Amino acid sequence: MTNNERVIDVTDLRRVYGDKRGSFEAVRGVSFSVGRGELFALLGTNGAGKTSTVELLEGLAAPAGGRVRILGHDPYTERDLVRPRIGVMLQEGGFPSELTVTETVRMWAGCTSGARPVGEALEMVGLGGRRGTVRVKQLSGGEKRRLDLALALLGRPEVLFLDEPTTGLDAEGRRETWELVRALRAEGTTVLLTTHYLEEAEDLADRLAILHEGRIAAEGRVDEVVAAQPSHISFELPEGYLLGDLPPLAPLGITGHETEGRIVRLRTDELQRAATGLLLWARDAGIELRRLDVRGASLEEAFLRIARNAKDGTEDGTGEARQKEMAA
Ligand SMILES: Nc1ncnc2c1ncn2[C@@H]1O[C@H](COP(=O)(O)OP(=O)(O)OP(=O)(O)O)[C@@H](O)[C@H]1O
Repeated sequence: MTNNERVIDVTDLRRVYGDKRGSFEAVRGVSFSVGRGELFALLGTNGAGKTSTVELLEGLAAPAGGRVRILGHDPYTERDLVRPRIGVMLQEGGFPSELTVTETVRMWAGCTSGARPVGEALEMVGLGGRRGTVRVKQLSGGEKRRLDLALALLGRPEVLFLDEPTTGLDAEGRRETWELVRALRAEGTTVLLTTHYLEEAEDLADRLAILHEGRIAAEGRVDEVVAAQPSHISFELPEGYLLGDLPPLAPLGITGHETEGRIVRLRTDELQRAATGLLLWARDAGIELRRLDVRGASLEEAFLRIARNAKDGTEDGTGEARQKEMAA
């Protein structure tokens, strides 16, 4: 990616929250780039630092360290240059609830140069039917998310920041938002998306990063991140058989195993080879492998492994580490 193509460019970004009682580093050296027209998803467990990172990219706060460039500019110190070219959908919009939907969009359009017509923005997000006298406070949670999105799209942004855009939407609303995001990207809009829905990232993202405790724990195209994870085979050990009666595991490409009662779980990076070897062994021995489950690696697996590491406290920056840090 050349400098010109890097619409979002983040290097060693840090964010520290602090008060009299102490300080906490929520973003701990995050680096990534997003090219023009790309959709980059930022995933992570609760409190991983997604919103803290995105707010720095939007220029809402100054980083404690590192560098952000949006369209070649510093979004905090060069806010005037960046703001008109980006669209921001925050987790909570917080517009006056007494205004009607149309008044809200009109008010926003008044502060936006080259704004789309109010009707067009509302139609884009499926709120065309809520024009007129409907007040913001009468909207459902999902409709309010759509209104947030309409406001983010008003200025025809080159870069769109979507912070959990489909939270609170029903399945149909989610699909409609995905369609819209896909269409915007097809027009060349660069999108940075944070989400808790893995299928959303899997479906939409060109590339993604999984944040954990303020650091990037995995990054790449969806297939790359998934390919780095093992696949699993599990089954019930047949009556009268012991684990040692299975064929040698290593030659089948099986890299690890564990048992829970009579259930055996095998880990492999070569699913086809391992499954074929195991099934041939069972056929030749005349055994039926009950409760057989063959599961390829998935984004969910990648995510859960990272979250599990957090629970085990196998990496620094765990909750305990945070408490110590705050108390220091
Ligand atoms: N204003 C603040 N003051 C102190 N700590 C904060 C503040 N805002 C966020 N944090 C802490 O920073 C860490 C990262 O929070 P952040 O909201 O960025 O995470 P997130 O990944 O967006 O979480 P979620 O998925 O729950 O929205 C958390 O431990 C959070 O408690």
